[in-house]
Amino acid sequence: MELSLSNSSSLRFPQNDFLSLHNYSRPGSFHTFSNKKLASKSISLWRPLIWRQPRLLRLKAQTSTESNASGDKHGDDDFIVEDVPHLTDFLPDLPSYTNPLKKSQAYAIVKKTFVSPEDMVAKEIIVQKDSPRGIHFRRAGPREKVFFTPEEVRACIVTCGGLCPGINTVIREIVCGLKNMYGVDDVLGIQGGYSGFYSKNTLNLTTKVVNDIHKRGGTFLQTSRGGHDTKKIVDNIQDRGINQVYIIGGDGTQKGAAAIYKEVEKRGIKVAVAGIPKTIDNDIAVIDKSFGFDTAVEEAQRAINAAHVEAESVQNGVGIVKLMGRYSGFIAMLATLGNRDVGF
Ligand SMILES: Nc1ncnc2c1ncn2[C@@H]1O[C@H](COP(=O)(O)OP(=O)(O)O)[C@@H](O)[C@H]1O
Ligand SMILES: O=P(O)(O)OC[C@H]1O[C@](O)(COP(=O)(O)O)[C@@H](O)[C@@H]1O
Repeated sequence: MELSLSNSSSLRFPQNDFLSLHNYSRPGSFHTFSNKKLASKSISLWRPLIWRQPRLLRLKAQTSTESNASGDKHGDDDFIVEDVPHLTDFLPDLPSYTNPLKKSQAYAIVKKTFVSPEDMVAKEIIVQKDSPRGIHFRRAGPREKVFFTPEEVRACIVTCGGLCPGINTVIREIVCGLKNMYGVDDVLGIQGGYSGFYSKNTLNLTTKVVNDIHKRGGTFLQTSRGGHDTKKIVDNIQDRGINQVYIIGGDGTQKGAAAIYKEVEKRGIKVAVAGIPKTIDNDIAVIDKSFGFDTAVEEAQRAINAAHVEAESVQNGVGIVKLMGRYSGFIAMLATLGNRDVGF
């Protein structure tokens, strides 16, 4: 079985690995887009998740005889992987190390701790027997091998764009995960979004500093829109000796993260860039639910309830509630459907 990259280099996957690709199901998706504007927005939103040109891996069955024997009409059809970039794409000789999780007591008893690099998640879960194999994404999760030693890591976290419930929880989990599970000591907080990279000050993020932040709303690191200057940001990353950048934000933020990654690749420096999708509006097409969305729906229902009480208390009363969401109607749709007090 051969996996060939669209740029004509090739990878070989053993047959069993190919079979295992199909054993991972993707959770159901309820995204529907009712107008063209939204549909085009949805595309621009999930692209950044696979920033850089997606490497399209095309999988072909080894021989047509094999596929015919299995009765699979699409035996020769493409198995497409929309891949994420990796440091080893431009630094192929990077040494790798055993994941520190292997030594963690909490993980030692878990049998399947690590995600295989060959694990894929299918874009479509509803298919027909004769459907082409279609698009797949690489599965996220801890790998057996990592490319940094704990001592060499200098990480930073930045939050950009609009607010969303749960951002502080994500910040806390990155800090605690890096420190307690991966043994990393040096984690910085960049304050006020991308423009915080130009400021002199950073926060030293310890587990003590982030201990209670998940109980607060907003972002502990503060956020902003605008102010993205790729070269200046990467200069700053280099000057500070940062080699892991965790970027929490929406579609605009992820475009910025993609630009940072491209600049890092151009400079050939060992800096990992991780984008964490944040949107209160739930308008990222390839994931089922973004963090913070449920809270937004619950809060929206409180506003609807209050308007309903007012409207019912007078003759011919009408309550109007305007909900957030810009081009995306998911908050309005779920709050309305869940509540049943809304006329539509
Ligand atoms: N195409 C882009 N290239 C680089 N940076 C961008 C791009 N679009 C937005 N950004 C930056 O991302 C940050 C957040 O973007 P914004 O669209 O306001 O919010 P969100 O990420 O929540 O959608 C801003 O600092 C902005 O400058
Ligand atoms: O105040 P603004 O800039 O119009 O932004 C409001 C929009 O920002 C959001 O809160 C979140 O948007 P982003 O996550 O894309 O930044 C939307 O729900 C809302 O419609």
